Amino acid sequence: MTRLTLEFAASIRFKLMLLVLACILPAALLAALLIDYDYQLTYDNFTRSAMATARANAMEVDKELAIVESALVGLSTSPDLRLRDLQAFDAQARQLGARQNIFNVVLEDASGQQLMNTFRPYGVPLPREPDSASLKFMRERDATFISSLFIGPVAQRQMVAVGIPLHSREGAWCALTASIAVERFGGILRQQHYPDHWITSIIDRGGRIVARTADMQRFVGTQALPQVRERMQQQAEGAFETRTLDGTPILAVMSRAVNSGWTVAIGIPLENLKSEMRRKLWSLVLATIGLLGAGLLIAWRIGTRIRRAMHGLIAPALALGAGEAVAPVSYGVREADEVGDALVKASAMLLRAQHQANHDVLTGIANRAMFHEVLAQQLAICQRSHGTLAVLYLDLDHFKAINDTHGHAAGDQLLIEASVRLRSQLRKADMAARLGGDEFAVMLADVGAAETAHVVDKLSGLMAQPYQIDGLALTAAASIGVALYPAAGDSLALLLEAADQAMYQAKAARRLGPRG
Ligand SMILES: Nc1nc2c(ncn2[C@@H]2O[C@H](COP(=O)(O)OP(=O)(O)OP(=O)(O)O)[C@@H](O)[C@H]2O)c(=O)[nH]1
Repeated sequence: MTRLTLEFAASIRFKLMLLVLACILPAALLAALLIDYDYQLTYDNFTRSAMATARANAMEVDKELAIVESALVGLSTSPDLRLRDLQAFDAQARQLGARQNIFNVVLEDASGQQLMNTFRPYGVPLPREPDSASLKFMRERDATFISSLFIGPVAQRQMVAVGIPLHSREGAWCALTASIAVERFGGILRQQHYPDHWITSIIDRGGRIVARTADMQRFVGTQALPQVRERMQQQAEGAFETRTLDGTPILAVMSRAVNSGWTVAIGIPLENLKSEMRRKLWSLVLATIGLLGAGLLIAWRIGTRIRRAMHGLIAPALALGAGEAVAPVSYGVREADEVGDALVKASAMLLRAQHQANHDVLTGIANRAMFHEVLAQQLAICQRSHGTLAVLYLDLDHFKAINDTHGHAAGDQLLIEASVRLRSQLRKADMAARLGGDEFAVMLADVGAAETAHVVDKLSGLMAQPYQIDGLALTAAASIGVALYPAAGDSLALLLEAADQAMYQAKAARRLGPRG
Protein backbone atom coordinates (compact mmCIF):
# COMPACT_ATOMS: atom_id res chain seq x y z
CA MET A 1 0.00 0.00 0.00
CA THR A 2 1.40 3.38 -0.97
CA ARG A 3 1.74 6.31 1.42
CA LEU A 4 -1.15 8.09 -0.36
CA THR A 5 -3.57 5.18 0.04
CA LEU A 6 -2.41 4.78 3.66
CA GLU A 7 -3.52 8.33 4.39
CA PHE A 8 -7.01 7.57 3.12
CA ALA A 9 -7.19 4.11 4.67
CA ALA A 10 -9.81 3.83 7.42
CA SER A 11 -8.56 3.25 10.94
CA ILE A 12 -9.38 0.05 12.80
CA ARG A 13 -11.54 2.07 15.22
CA PHE A 14 -13.55 3.48 12.32
CA LYS A 15 -13.99 0.03 10.82
CA LEU A 16 -15.11 -1.44 14.14
CA MET A 17 -17.64 1.35 14.53
CA LEU A 18 -18.88 0.70 11.00
CA LEU A 19 -19.28 -2.94 12.00
CA VAL A 20 -21.41 -1.91 14.98
CA LEU A 21 -23.57 0.28 12.74
CA ALA A 22 -23.85 -2.51 10.18
CA CYS A 23 -25.05 -4.90 12.89
CA ILE A 24 -27.44 -2.67 14.82
CA LEU A 25 -29.09 -0.51 12.16
CA PRO A 26 -30.53 -3.37 10.05
CA ALA A 27 -31.83 -4.99 13.25
CA ALA A 28 -33.46 -1.69 14.27
CA LEU A 29 -34.96 -1.34 10.78
CA LEU A 30 -36.38 -4.85 11.00
CA ALA A 31 -37.84 -4.09 14.43
CA ALA A 32 -39.44 -0.91 13.02
CA LEU A 33 -40.99 -2.94 10.20
CA LEU A 34 -42.30 -5.46 12.75
CA ILE A 35 -43.80 -2.66 14.84
CA ASP A 36 -45.46 -1.24 11.73
CA TYR A 37 -46.77 -4.72 10.83
CA ASP A 38 -48.03 -5.15 14.39
CA TYR A 39 -49.74 -1.74 14.17
CA GLN A 40 -51.44 -2.71 10.89
CA LEU A 41 -52.62 -5.97 12.46
CA THR A 42 -53.91 -4.20 15.58
CA TYR A 43 -55.51 -1.51 13.40
CA ASP A 44 -57.31 -4.10 11.25
CA ASN A 45 -58.52 -6.05 14.31
CA PHE A 46 -59.63 -2.84 15.96
CA THR A 47 -61.50 -1.73 12.82
CA ARG A 48 -63.24 -5.10 12.57
CA SER A 49 -64.27 -4.94 16.22
CA ALA A 50 -65.52 -1.33 15.90
CA MET A 51 -67.45 -2.35 12.79
CA ALA A 52 -69.10 -5.20 14.71
CA THR A 53 -70.07 -2.69 17.42
CA ALA A 54 -71.54 -0.27 14.86
CA ARG A 55 -73.49 -3.12 13.24
CA ALA A 56 -74.87 -4.27 16.59
CA ASN A 57 -75.90 -0.69 17.42
CA ALA A 58 -77.61 -0.30 14.05
CA MET A 59 -79.63 -3.41 14.86
CA GLU A 60 -80.47 -1.86 18.24
CA VAL A 61 -81.86 1.18 16.45
CA ASP A 62 -84.00 -0.98 14.20
CA LYS A 63 -85.13 -2.98 17.25
CA GLU A 64 -86.17 0.20 19.03
CA LEU A 65 -88.21 1.33 16.04
CA ALA A 66 -89.68 -2.17 15.70
CA ILE A 67 -90.85 -2.02 19.34
CA VAL A 68 -92.75 1.19 18.58
CA GLU A 69 -94.14 -0.30 15.37
CA SER A 70 -95.41 -3.42 17.14
CA ALA A 71 -96.95 -1.24 19.85
CA LEU A 72 -98.84 0.66 17.13
CA VAL A 73 -99.92 -2.58 15.49
CA GLY A 74 -101.23 -3.75 18.87
CA LEU A 75 -103.06 -0.45 19.38
CA SER A 76 -104.57 -0.63 15.88
CA THR A 77 -106.42 -3.82 16.87
CA SER A 78 -108.33 -1.91 19.56
CA PRO A 79 -112.15 -2.47 19.46
CA ASP A 80 -112.60 1.22 20.28
CA LEU A 81 -111.04 2.10 16.95
CA ARG A 82 -113.14 -0.44 15.12
CA LEU A 83 -116.27 1.04 16.77
CA ARG A 84 -115.04 4.58 16.01
CA ASP A 85 -115.09 5.45 19.73
CA LEU A 86 -112.20 7.84 19.28
CA GLN A 87 -112.40 9.24 22.83
CA ALA A 88 -111.87 5.77 24.33
CA PHE A 89 -109.19 5.06 21.70
CA ASP A 90 -107.46 8.32 22.64
CA ALA A 91 -107.40 7.24 26.30
CA GLN A 92 -105.96 3.85 25.30
CA ALA A 93 -103.31 5.52 23.10
CA ARG A 94 -102.30 7.83 25.97
CA GLN A 95 -101.78 4.80 28.23
CA LEU A 96 -99.64 3.14 25.55
CA GLY A 97 -97.63 6.33 25.10
CA ALA A 98 -96.93 6.53 28.80
CA ARG A 99 -95.92 2.87 28.92
CA GLN A 100 -93.73 2.87 25.85
CA ASN A 101 -92.13 6.29 26.30
CA ILE A 102 -93.86 7.46 23.15
CA PHE A 103 -94.21 11.19 22.89
CA ASN A 104 -97.58 11.21 21.19
CA VAL A 105 -99.87 9.08 19.05
CA VAL A 106 -101.71 10.65 16.11
CA LEU A 107 -104.56 9.24 14.09
CA GLU A 108 -105.09 10.79 10.67
CA ASP A 109 -107.60 10.16 7.91
CA ALA A 110 -106.74 9.79 4.22
CA SER A 111 -106.96 13.57 3.69
CA GLY A 112 -104.31 14.29 6.31
CA GLN A 113 -106.78 15.59 8.87
CA GLN A 114 -105.69 14.68 12.38
CA LEU A 115 -108.57 12.90 14.08
CA MET A 116 -106.81 12.45 17.40
CA ASN A 117 -103.50 13.62 18.88
CA THR A 118 -102.51 12.52 22.37
CA PHE A 119 -100.37 15.62 22.72
CA ARG A 120 -103.55 17.72 22.68
CA PRO A 121 -106.66 17.31 24.81
CA TYR A 122 -109.28 15.18 23.16
CA GLY A 123 -111.82 17.12 21.20
CA VAL A 124 -109.90 20.31 20.46
CA PRO A 125 -109.57 21.25 16.75
CA LEU A 126 -106.55 19.57 15.17
CA PRO A 127 -104.53 20.52 12.08
CA ARG A 128 -104.74 18.97 8.63
CA GLU A 129 -101.69 18.24 6.54
CA PRO A 130 -102.83 16.73 3.25
CA ASP A 131 -99.45 16.48 1.47
CA SER A 132 -97.25 15.07 4.23
CA ALA A 133 -94.49 12.71 3.07
CA SER A 134 -95.49 10.10 5.62
CA LEU A 135 -99.06 9.86 4.36
CA LYS A 136 -97.87 9.73 0.77
CA PHE A 137 -95.45 6.91 1.61
CA MET A 138 -97.98 4.86 3.51
CA ARG A 139 -100.67 5.41 0.89
CA GLU A 140 -98.43 4.43 -2.02
CA ARG A 141 -96.54 1.54 -0.44
CA ASP A 142 -99.05 0.45 2.18
CA ALA A 143 -96.05 -0.17 4.48
CA THR A 144 -94.65 1.06 7.80
CA PHE A 145 -93.19 4.52 7.58
CA ILE A 146 -90.12 5.58 9.54
CA SER A 147 -89.47 9.27 9.31
CA SER A 148 -86.26 11.18 9.41
CA LEU A 149 -85.68 13.68 12.20
CA PHE A 150 -88.25 16.46 12.19
CA ILE A 151 -89.58 19.20 14.40
CA GLY A 152 -93.09 18.25 15.50
CA PRO A 153 -95.56 20.95 14.26
CA VAL A 154 -97.56 20.82 17.46
CA ALA A 155 -94.89 19.95 20.06
CA GLN A 156 -92.18 22.08 18.40
CA ARG A 157 -89.40 19.69 19.34
CA GLN A 158 -87.15 17.29 17.49
CA MET A 159 -88.47 13.82 17.12
CA VAL A 160 -88.94 10.91 14.75
CA ALA A 161 -92.13 9.17 13.79
CA VAL A 162 -93.20 5.61 13.06
CA GLY A 163 -96.44 5.25 11.18
CA ILE A 164 -98.53 2.30 10.07
CA PRO A 165 -101.36 2.41 7.47
CA LEU A 166 -104.84 1.30 8.65
CA HIS A 167 -107.82 0.06 6.63
CA SER A 168 -111.41 0.04 7.93
CA ARG A 169 -113.91 -2.61 6.95
CA GLU A 170 -115.63 -0.06 4.72
CA GLY A 171 -112.36 0.41 2.83
CA ALA A 172 -111.63 3.83 4.31
CA TRP A 173 -107.97 4.49 4.82
CA CYS A 174 -106.16 6.22 7.63
CA ALA A 175 -102.78 6.22 9.45
CA LEU A 176 -101.65 5.73 13.03
CA THR A 177 -98.40 7.44 13.86
CA ALA A 178 -96.26 7.49 17.02
CA SER A 179 -93.62 10.16 17.62
CA ILE A 180 -90.55 9.37 19.64
CA ALA A 181 -88.32 11.92 21.31
CA VAL A 182 -84.68 11.78 20.24
CA GLU A 183 -83.66 11.19 23.87
CA ARG A 184 -84.87 7.61 23.46
CA PHE A 185 -82.08 7.05 20.91
CA GLY A 186 -79.63 8.85 23.15
CA GLY A 187 -80.56 6.22 25.74
CA ILE A 188 -79.61 3.42 23.31
CA LEU A 189 -76.15 4.96 22.92
CA ARG A 190 -75.72 5.46 26.65
CA GLN A 191 -76.37 1.77 27.27
CA GLN A 192 -73.41 0.79 25.05
CA HIS A 193 -70.69 2.06 27.42
CA TYR A 194 -68.28 3.14 24.71
CA PRO A 195 -64.75 4.20 25.62
CA ASP A 196 -64.70 7.88 26.59
CA HIS A 197 -62.86 9.03 23.50
CA TRP A 198 -65.29 7.36 21.05
CA ILE A 199 -67.98 9.56 19.57
CA THR A 200 -70.95 7.62 18.26
CA SER A 201 -73.85 9.11 16.32
CA ILE A 202 -77.13 7.79 15.03
CA ILE A 203 -77.82 9.42 11.68
CA ASP A 204 -81.11 9.35 9.82
CA ARG A 205 -81.50 8.67 6.12
CA GLY A 206 -81.17 12.35 5.34
CA GLY A 207 -77.80 12.60 7.07
CA ARG A 208 -79.02 14.41 10.18
CA ILE A 209 -77.79 13.46 13.60
CA VAL A 210 -80.60 11.88 15.65
CA ALA A 211 -78.50 11.09 18.74
CA ARG A 212 -74.91 11.42 19.82
CA THR A 213 -72.78 10.22 22.74
CA ALA A 214 -71.32 13.66 23.44
CA ASP A 215 -72.81 17.16 23.13
CA MET A 216 -76.15 15.70 22.15
CA GLN A 217 -78.05 18.97 22.66
CA ARG A 218 -75.66 20.83 20.41
CA PHE A 219 -75.45 18.37 17.54
CA VAL A 220 -78.88 16.76 17.26
CA GLY A 221 -80.54 17.98 14.09
CA THR A 222 -77.30 19.09 12.49
CA GLN A 223 -75.84 17.42 9.43
CA ALA A 224 -73.27 14.65 9.95
CA LEU A 225 -69.78 15.13 8.53
CA PRO A 226 -69.90 15.52 4.72
CA GLN A 227 -67.48 12.61 4.25
CA VAL A 228 -69.73 10.39 6.35
CA ARG A 229 -72.83 11.43 4.42
CA GLU A 230 -71.05 10.80 1.15
CA ARG A 231 -70.03 7.29 2.26
CA MET A 232 -73.55 6.62 3.52
CA GLN A 233 -74.82 7.14 -0.01
CA GLN A 234 -72.23 4.75 -1.44
CA GLN A 235 -72.14 1.82 0.93
CA ALA A 236 -74.00 0.17 3.79
CA GLU A 237 -70.86 -0.34 5.86
CA GLY A 238 -67.37 1.05 5.83
CA ALA A 239 -64.35 2.24 7.75
CA PHE A 240 -62.18 5.12 6.64
CA GLU A 241 -59.88 7.77 8.01
CA THR A 242 -61.08 11.35 7.92
CA ARG A 243 -61.11 14.52 10.02
CA THR A 244 -63.73 16.02 12.26
CA LEU A 245 -64.91 19.58 11.63
CA ASP A 246 -62.33 20.85 14.11
CA GLY A 247 -59.61 18.99 12.17
CA THR A 248 -59.02 16.05 14.51
CA PRO A 249 -57.99 12.95 12.54
CA ILE A 250 -60.37 10.07 13.23
CA LEU A 251 -61.14 6.57 12.13
CA ALA A 252 -64.81 6.62 11.07
CA VAL A 253 -66.66 3.31 11.20
CA MET A 254 -70.27 3.15 10.03
CA SER A 255 -73.02 0.61 9.54
CA ARG A 256 -76.48 1.17 8.09
CA ALA A 257 -79.53 -0.39 9.76
CA VAL A 258 -81.45 -2.64 7.37
CA ASN A 259 -85.02 -1.57 8.16
CA SER A 260 -84.80 2.09 9.04
CA GLY A 261 -81.91 2.93 6.70
CA TRP A 262 -80.39 4.94 9.56
CA THR A 263 -76.67 4.76 10.10
CA VAL A 264 -74.64 4.31 13.26
CA ALA A 265 -71.29 6.09 12.86
CA ILE A 266 -68.43 5.77 15.36
CA GLY A 267 -65.57 8.25 15.32
CA ILE A 268 -62.37 7.16 17.06
CA PRO A 269 -59.48 9.65 17.31
CA LEU A 270 -56.49 8.18 15.48
CA GLU A 271 -54.26 9.66 18.16
CA ASN A 272 -55.48 6.99 20.58
CA LEU A 273 -54.79 4.23 18.09
CA LYS A 274 -51.40 5.50 17.07
CA SER A 275 -50.14 6.44 20.52
CA GLU A 276 -49.34 2.79 21.32
CA MET A 277 -47.43 2.36 18.08
CA ARG A 278 -45.67 5.66 18.67
CA ARG A 279 -44.74 4.54 22.19
CA LYS A 280 -43.25 1.30 20.79
CA LEU A 281 -41.41 3.22 18.07
CA TRP A 282 -39.97 5.63 20.60
CA SER A 283 -38.89 2.72 22.78
CA LEU A 284 -37.20 1.24 19.72
CA VAL A 285 -35.51 4.53 18.87
CA LEU A 286 -34.26 4.88 22.45
CA ALA A 287 -33.13 1.24 22.56
CA THR A 288 -31.37 1.67 19.21
CA ILE A 289 -29.65 4.84 20.37
CA GLY A 290 -28.64 3.12 23.61
CA LEU A 291 -27.35 0.03 21.83
CA LEU A 292 -25.57 2.14 19.23
CA GLY A 293 -23.99 4.27 21.94
CA ALA A 294 -22.86 1.23 23.93
CA GLY A 295 -21.71 -0.58 20.78
CA LEU A 296 -19.79 2.41 19.49
CA LEU A 297 -18.21 2.96 22.89
CA ILE A 298 -17.11 -0.68 23.09
CA ALA A 299 -15.89 -0.54 19.47
CA TRP A 300 -14.00 2.67 20.27
CA ARG A 301 -12.34 1.09 23.30
CA ILE A 302 -11.46 -2.14 21.51
CA GLY A 303 -10.23 -0.10 18.53
CA THR A 304 -8.11 2.04 20.85
CA ARG A 305 -6.60 -1.06 22.43
CA ILE A 306 -5.82 -2.63 19.07
CA ARG A 307 -4.48 0.71 17.82
CA ARG A 308 -2.19 1.01 20.84
CA ALA A 309 -1.01 -2.58 20.34
CA MET A 310 -0.33 -1.91 16.64
CA HIS A 311 1.43 1.37 17.37
CA GLY A 312 3.47 -0.46 20.01
CA LEU A 313 4.91 -2.59 17.20
CA ILE A 314 6.24 0.39 15.23
CA ALA A 315 9.23 1.06 17.51
CA PRO A 316 10.32 -2.63 17.62
CA ALA A 317 9.95 -2.83 13.82
CA LEU A 318 12.17 0.25 13.40
CA ALA A 319 14.66 -1.17 15.93
CA LEU A 320 14.71 -4.39 13.92
CA GLY A 321 15.49 -2.39 10.77
CA ALA A 322 18.33 -0.64 12.62
CA GLY A 323 19.71 -4.01 13.74
CA GLU A 324 18.99 -3.26 17.39
CA ALA A 325 17.58 -5.63 19.98
CA VAL A 326 13.77 -5.76 19.91
CA ALA A 327 11.61 -5.81 23.06
CA PRO A 328 7.93 -5.20 22.28
CA VAL A 329 5.47 -4.54 25.13
CA SER A 330 2.36 -6.75 25.35
CA TYR A 331 -1.00 -4.88 25.15
CA GLY A 332 -3.11 -8.01 25.62
CA VAL A 333 -4.02 -8.35 21.94
CA ARG A 334 -3.05 -11.86 20.87
CA GLU A 335 -2.43 -11.11 17.18
CA ALA A 336 -0.28 -8.09 18.02
CA ASP A 337 1.62 -10.16 20.59
CA GLU A 338 2.21 -12.80 17.91
CA VAL A 339 3.61 -10.14 15.57
CA GLY A 340 5.77 -8.87 18.48
CA ASP A 341 7.09 -12.40 19.05
CA ALA A 342 7.86 -12.70 15.35
CA LEU A 343 9.76 -9.38 15.49
CA VAL A 344 11.79 -10.69 18.45
CA LYS A 345 12.62 -13.88 16.53
CA ALA A 346 13.46 -11.92 13.38
CA SER A 347 15.68 -9.64 15.44
CA ALA A 348 17.51 -12.62 16.96
CA MET A 349 17.96 -14.14 13.49
CA LEU A 350 19.23 -10.83 12.15
CA LEU A 351 21.70 -10.41 15.02
CA ARG A 352 22.87 -13.97 14.52
CA ALA A 353 23.29 -13.38 10.79
CA GLN A 354 25.15 -10.15 11.51
CA HIS A 355 27.36 -11.93 13.97
CA GLN A 356 28.04 -14.71 11.50
CA ALA A 357 28.87 -12.14 8.81
CA ASN A 358 31.38 -10.40 11.06
CA HIS A 359 32.89 -13.22 13.07
CA ASP A 360 34.93 -16.28 12.43
CA VAL A 361 32.81 -19.38 12.75
CA LEU A 362 35.53 -21.55 14.34
CA THR A 363 37.05 -19.22 16.91
CA GLY A 364 34.22 -16.72 17.43
CA ILE A 365 36.54 -13.71 17.15
CA ALA A 366 36.14 -11.06 14.42
CA ASN A 367 36.75 -12.09 10.82
CA ARG A 368 38.75 -10.31 8.16
CA ALA A 369 35.77 -8.13 7.02
CA MET A 370 35.04 -6.86 10.49
CA PHE A 371 38.75 -6.36 11.24
CA HIS A 372 39.04 -4.15 8.16
CA GLU A 373 35.90 -2.22 9.06
CA VAL A 374 36.90 -1.56 12.67
CA LEU A 375 40.46 -0.79 11.68
CA ALA A 376 39.24 1.73 9.09
CA GLN A 377 37.06 3.43 11.73
CA GLN A 378 39.91 3.57 14.24
CA LEU A 379 42.24 4.86 11.53
CA ALA A 380 39.80 7.66 10.72
CA ILE A 381 39.69 8.62 14.39
CA CYS A 382 43.48 8.64 14.58
CA GLN A 383 43.70 10.75 11.46
CA ARG A 384 41.32 13.30 12.92
CA SER A 385 42.86 13.31 16.39
CA HIS A 386 46.49 12.66 15.43
CA GLY A 387 46.36 9.41 17.37
CA THR A 388 48.41 6.27 16.93
CA LEU A 389 47.72 2.59 16.49
CA ALA A 390 49.47 -0.62 15.60
CA VAL A 391 48.50 -3.50 13.32
CA LEU A 392 49.92 -6.94 14.07
CA TYR A 393 49.84 -9.82 11.59
CA LEU A 394 50.36 -13.31 13.09
CA ASP A 395 50.89 -16.57 11.21
CA LEU A 396 51.33 -19.85 13.06
CA ASP A 397 54.49 -21.68 12.24
CA HIS A 398 54.34 -25.20 10.86
CA PHE A 399 50.65 -25.47 11.50
CA LYS A 400 50.19 -27.70 8.50
CA ALA A 401 52.33 -30.29 10.21
CA ILE A 402 49.97 -30.36 13.21
CA ASN A 403 47.04 -30.90 10.92
CA ASP A 404 48.85 -33.57 9.05
CA THR A 405 50.19 -35.30 12.14
CA HIS A 406 47.33 -34.96 14.67
CA GLY A 407 44.36 -34.44 12.48
CA HIS A 408 42.21 -31.51 11.43
CA ALA A 409 40.18 -31.53 14.69
CA ALA A 410 43.34 -31.08 16.74
CA GLY A 411 44.32 -28.24 14.37
CA ASP A 412 40.89 -26.65 14.93
CA GLN A 413 41.26 -26.92 18.67
CA LEU A 414 44.66 -25.29 18.47
CA LEU A 415 43.29 -22.41 16.40
CA ILE A 416 40.57 -21.85 19.04
CA GLU A 417 43.14 -21.91 21.85
CA ALA A 418 45.35 -19.50 19.90
CA SER A 419 42.48 -16.99 19.57
CA VAL A 420 41.83 -17.23 23.32
CA ARG A 421 45.48 -16.52 24.01
CA LEU A 422 45.41 -13.51 21.68
CA ARG A 423 42.38 -11.99 23.28
CA SER A 424 43.70 -12.57 26.78
CA GLN A 425 46.47 -10.06 26.16
CA LEU A 426 44.31 -7.27 24.69
CA ARG A 427 42.49 -4.28 26.19
CA LYS A 428 38.88 -3.47 25.44
CA ALA A 429 39.83 -0.92 22.81
CA ASP A 430 42.02 -3.46 21.02
CA MET A 431 40.82 -6.08 18.63
CA ALA A 432 41.83 -9.59 17.56
CA ALA A 433 40.66 -11.24 14.34
CA ARG A 434 41.20 -14.42 12.38
CA LEU A 435 42.01 -13.55 8.78
CA GLY A 436 41.81 -17.17 7.60
CA GLY A 437 43.70 -20.44 7.92
CA ASP A 438 46.33 -20.02 10.63
CA GLU A 439 46.56 -16.24 10.09
CA PHE A 440 45.46 -13.79 12.80
CA ALA A 441 45.57 -10.00 13.11
CA VAL A 442 45.54 -7.63 16.07
CA MET A 443 44.80 -3.94 16.25
CA LEU A 444 46.25 -2.07 19.21
CA ALA A 445 44.55 1.26 19.70
CA ASP A 446 46.39 4.36 20.86
CA VAL A 447 49.84 2.76 21.21
CA GLY A 448 53.35 3.84 20.31
CA ALA A 449 56.33 1.80 19.22
CA ALA A 450 57.48 0.88 22.72
CA GLU A 451 54.12 -0.30 23.94
CA THR A 452 53.63 -2.24 20.72
CA ALA A 453 56.98 -3.94 21.11
CA HIS A 454 56.04 -4.87 24.65
CA VAL A 455 52.73 -6.41 23.54
CA VAL A 456 54.42 -8.22 20.66
CA ASP A 457 56.95 -9.70 23.10
CA LYS A 458 54.24 -10.89 25.42
CA LEU A 459 52.19 -12.36 22.58
CA SER A 460 55.18 -13.98 21.02
CA GLY A 461 56.05 -15.67 24.28
CA LEU A 462 52.50 -16.73 24.99
CA MET A 463 51.87 -18.13 21.51
CA ALA A 464 55.09 -20.09 21.69
CA GLN A 465 53.80 -21.97 24.71
CA PRO A 466 52.71 -25.56 23.97
CA TYR A 467 48.97 -26.25 23.61
CA GLN A 468 47.49 -29.12 25.61
CA ILE A 469 45.31 -30.86 23.06
CA ASP A 470 44.06 -34.45 23.42
CA GLY A 471 46.75 -35.08 26.05
CA LEU A 472 49.47 -33.91 23.74
CA ALA A 473 51.64 -30.82 24.06
CA LEU A 474 51.55 -29.21 20.60
CA THR A 475 53.54 -26.17 19.71
CA ALA A 476 52.74 -23.64 16.99
CA ALA A 477 54.54 -20.40 17.70
CA ALA A 478 53.50 -17.30 15.80
CA SER A 479 55.49 -15.14 13.41
CA ILE A 480 54.38 -11.57 14.10
CA GLY A 481 54.64 -8.63 11.74
CA VAL A 482 54.03 -5.07 13.01
CA ALA A 483 52.95 -1.89 11.24
CA LEU A 484 52.59 1.37 13.20
CA TYR A 485 50.42 4.28 12.28
CA PRO A 486 51.39 6.81 11.16
CA ALA A 487 54.97 5.59 10.60
CA ALA A 488 54.09 2.64 8.32
CA GLY A 489 51.50 4.45 6.24
CA ASP A 490 48.39 6.62 6.57
CA SER A 491 45.91 4.40 4.79
CA LEU A 492 44.31 1.08 5.59
CA ALA A 493 45.84 -0.61 2.56
CA LEU A 494 49.32 0.65 3.33
CA LEU A 495 49.12 -0.45 6.96
CA LEU A 496 47.83 -3.93 6.07
CA GLU A 497 50.44 -4.31 3.39
CA ALA A 498 53.14 -3.22 5.79
CA ALA A 499 52.01 -5.59 8.53
CA ASP A 500 51.81 -8.46 6.02
CA GLN A 501 55.28 -7.74 4.77
CA ALA A 502 56.61 -7.49 8.30
CA MET A 503 55.02 -10.83 9.17
CA TYR A 504 56.64 -12.52 6.16
CA GLN A 505 59.93 -11.02 7.10
CA ALA A 506 59.51 -12.31 10.64
CA LYS A 507 58.63 -15.76 9.35
CA ALA A 508 61.54 -15.74 6.99
CA ALA A 509 63.84 -14.72 9.83
CA ARG A 510 62.54 -17.55 11.99
CA ARG A 511 63.09 -20.02 9.17
CA LEU A 512 66.64 -18.94 9.08
CA GLY A 513 66.77 -19.39 12.82
CA PRO A 514 67.41 -22.64 14.70
CA ARG A 515 63.86 -24.04 13.75
CA GLY A 516 63.89 -22.73 10.14
N1 LIG B 1 42.67 -27.49 11.25
C1 LIG B 1 42.52 -26.49 10.39
N2 LIG B 1 43.45 -26.29 9.49
C2 LIG B 1 43.31 -25.26 8.64
C3 LIG B 1 42.21 -24.42 8.66
N3 LIG B 1 42.34 -23.47 7.70
C4 LIG B 1 43.49 -23.71 7.08
N4 LIG B 1 44.10 -24.79 7.64
C5 LIG B 1 45.29 -25.40 7.29
O1 LIG B 1 46.34 -24.58 7.80
C6 LIG B 1 47.49 -24.84 7.04
C7 LIG B 1 48.16 -23.51 6.83
O2 LIG B 1 49.18 -23.71 5.97
P1 LIG B 1 50.42 -22.84 5.87
O3 LIG B 1 50.38 -21.66 6.69
O4 LIG B 1 50.68 -22.63 4.39
O5 LIG B 1 51.56 -23.86 6.37
P2 LIG B 1 52.43 -23.81 7.65
O6 LIG B 1 52.68 -25.22 7.98
O7 LIG B 1 51.88 -23.02 8.71
O8 LIG B 1 53.67 -23.07 7.09
P3 LIG B 1 54.35 -21.81 7.60
O9 LIG B 1 53.38 -20.82 7.82
O10 LIG B 1 55.31 -21.43 6.55
O11 LIG B 1 55.06 -22.22 8.86
C8 LIG B 1 47.00 -25.53 5.80
O12 LIG B 1 47.44 -26.89 5.85
C9 LIG B 1 45.53 -25.47 5.82
O13 LIG B 1 44.94 -26.63 5.29
C10 LIG B 1 41.23 -24.65 9.63
O14 LIG B 1 40.21 -23.98 9.76
N5 LIG B 1 41.43 -25.70 10.48
